[in-house]
Amino acid sequence: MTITEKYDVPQVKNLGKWQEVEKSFPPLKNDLLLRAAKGEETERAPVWVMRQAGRYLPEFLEVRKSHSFFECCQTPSIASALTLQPIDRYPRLDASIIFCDILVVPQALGMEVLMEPSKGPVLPQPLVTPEDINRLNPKVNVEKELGYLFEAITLTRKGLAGRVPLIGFCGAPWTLMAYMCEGGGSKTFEKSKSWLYEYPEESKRLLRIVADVCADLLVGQVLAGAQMLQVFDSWAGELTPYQYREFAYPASIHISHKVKSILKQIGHPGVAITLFAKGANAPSTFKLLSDPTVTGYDTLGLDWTVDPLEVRELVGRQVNLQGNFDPTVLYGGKDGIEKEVERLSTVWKKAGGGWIANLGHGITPNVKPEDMGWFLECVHKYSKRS
Ligand SMILES: Cc1c2[nH]c(c1CCC(=O)O)Cc1[nH]c(c(CCC(=O)O)c1C)Cc1[nH]c(c(CCC(=O)O)c1C)Cc1[nH]c(c(C)c1CCC(=O)O)C2
Repeated sequence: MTITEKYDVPQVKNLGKWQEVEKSFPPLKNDLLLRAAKGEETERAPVWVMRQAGRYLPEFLEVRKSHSFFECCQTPSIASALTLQPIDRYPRLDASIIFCDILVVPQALGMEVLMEPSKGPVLPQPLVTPEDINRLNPKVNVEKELGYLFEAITLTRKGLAGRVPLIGFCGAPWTLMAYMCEGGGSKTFEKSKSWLYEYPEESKRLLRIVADVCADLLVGQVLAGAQMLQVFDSWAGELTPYQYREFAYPASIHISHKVKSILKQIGHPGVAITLFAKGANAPSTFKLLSDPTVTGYDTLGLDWTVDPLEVRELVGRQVNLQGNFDPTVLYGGKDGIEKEVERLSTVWKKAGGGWIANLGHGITPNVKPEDMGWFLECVHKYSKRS
């Protein structure tokens, strides 16, 4: 990526000492993920699962009995222990992802976010009109607001002891804006999408404010030890292809450009970044996202509704792909899982290029832990290149 623009470097604690921090970690023993993210056709596909630390694991539920969700995120020792749970249970995982949530960014911007047991996230005071943007913190200090996440990352790198790389993440601006305007999850997205029609310029301003905090947060995560990054745009599929290009895309590439530019400015070698724009499956959108030298995204995460061969044809070979098993395959029983992993692995190998095996969305709460283990086993077996 050619970087021309300069950005303000966030004043995070590790800024002057990230090399020292990096040197304090044990060497990485499994670099399959990092190689696939550089476009290598690896000997087998690295595999990890979105939301791999969470509600389907009895050891997670045990911790949650005595700690609230955000207490888990904000206490580095707990966040780190939860991140390590799936790694300890499944030696077949090739990556870890730090335990946290995308909604810590609205919190850092000054919004209250509650996690309600049966409802999921609730933001009691959503943004209703553009004047409400003035309620947001004008200048977020990510070290002060979200330093707990950086600490959790450093602690986790030690706990991983080089077993697998650690992924840092944030939500994409559009998905975060949707939560901030809806006040929680939504089926219709009528509040957030009406912003795009009624207040297009103010929507862009809001998206930019969110993107700036996301970028600072990702830089802080890398300097604390994150070895790869992912941006989750879970609600990208709610947008028309035009809205994706006009609103979501510029804000998402502001993040990747700012992160890569800042890392370069401070002499850091940089990390690969994945964009998971769920449901943004128009051919024109794939074309828009096909060149990492333009977008700053090295890998695209695919949901389960697309065919990897068709996507590969649209995007060419420059970008790497991640995905895209249907999350409900995990309810398909041992034989069902095996057959589907065998079938789709053949398609992926034919598609060629860098492939990171994953589900097409997060793992769901009722999956039996042993079925997740079997899924990983099958990916190891069938993704092998002969
Ligand atoms: C949209 C979104 C959120 N959070 C996230 C997204 C993007 C990914 C996606 O689309 O699934 C991202 C996320 N949330 C969580 C992680 C941890 C890392 C991982 O294991 O992947 C990650 C990467 C933990 C979590 N985030 C949440 C839980 C469950 C909370 C609990 O214990 O009650 C976990 C483990 C809560 C959460 N957080 C969010 C929702 C809608 C919910 C409620 C639904 C649910 O429970 O899954 C917002």
